[in-house]
Amino acid sequence: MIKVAVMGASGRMGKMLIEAVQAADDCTLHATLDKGDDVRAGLAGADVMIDFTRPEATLAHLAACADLGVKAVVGTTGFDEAQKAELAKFAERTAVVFAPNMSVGVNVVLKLLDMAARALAEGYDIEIVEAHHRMKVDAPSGTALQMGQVVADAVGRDLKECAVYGREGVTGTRDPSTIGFATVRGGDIIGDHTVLFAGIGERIEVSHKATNRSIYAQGSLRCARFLAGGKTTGLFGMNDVLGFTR
Ligand SMILES: NC(=O)C1=CN([C@@H]2O[C@H](COP(=O)(O)OP(=O)(O)OC[C@H]3O[C@@H](n4cnc5c(N)ncnc54)[C@H](OP(=O)(O)O)[C@@H]3O)[C@@H](O)[C@H]2O)C=CC1
Ligand SMILES: O=C(O)C1=N[C@H](C(=O)O)C[C@H](O)C1
Repeated sequence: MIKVAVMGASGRMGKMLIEAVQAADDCTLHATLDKGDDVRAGLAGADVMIDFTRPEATLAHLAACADLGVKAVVGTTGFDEAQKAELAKFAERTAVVFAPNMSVGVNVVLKLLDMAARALAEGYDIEIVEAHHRMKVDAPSGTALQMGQVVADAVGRDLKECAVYGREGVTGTRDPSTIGFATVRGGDIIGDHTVLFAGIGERIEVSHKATNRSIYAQGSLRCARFLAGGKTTGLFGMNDVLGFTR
């Protein structure tokens, strides 16, 4: 049995994770932790922590995991570059899977995007549109940013230089080397992502629409099984978990 500690237990994902762990034959709920609880006491003795909270909280939880030898699945988004570097340092002391989207479907879409972007590198304008519920606090979504990274790598551009996050006023005509991001927030949208390749005479749209948060919880359990199966240190992504080689 994999002993799982769920952080942010009262959150949207926390609740889904508790249900998923309780329903899994090979996992047991070791602890459920909320803001204000004793993190070290809760994590002591756990095999894997699953964390969908906020970047500052995740880093504090990872510090405890590294000290206690607890492996970690991190789904939290909204990390800045310095925070990502801090997370990577903890992965030198314990095994961590870090992915902005744990859904198998989204990770298949990332592969499709790599293929599409290589074929459509010239003559097609690339725009990424994401929509989420009104309670989401970070933008663009971690998934949209990862899609941008995959596409930028595929077409040989530096995302930091070519990303355009929203447009307003007299913008001038579109620079073909840019990758645009647009964010929609409203209601209870669980998570929609579309990458648009707009050419002359045609446009190609690659989309994923989530209809239930259980996809993220089930993906997280796959990550927990991957870590529990012998990983001790290192930073992993869904490519490693799902066995995608390229
Ligand atoms: N990788 C993936 O597949 C997915 C990633 N996400 C990401 O997961 C994160 C959480 O999403 P969601 O569940 O919707 O958010 P919620 O706001 O519903 O839940 C976040 C939880 O974290 C807790 N929390 C916040 N700050 C702290 C803190 N400083 N210490 C301890 N706990 C804290 C919150 O407690 P309180 O309410 O008391 O503040 C809450 O219980 C987001 O970054 C989101 O983008 C979401 C879905 C899928
Ligand atoms: O906050 C959410 O809800 C989600 N966040 C993740 C992200 O930022 O990409 C994953 C998913 O889209 C749901």
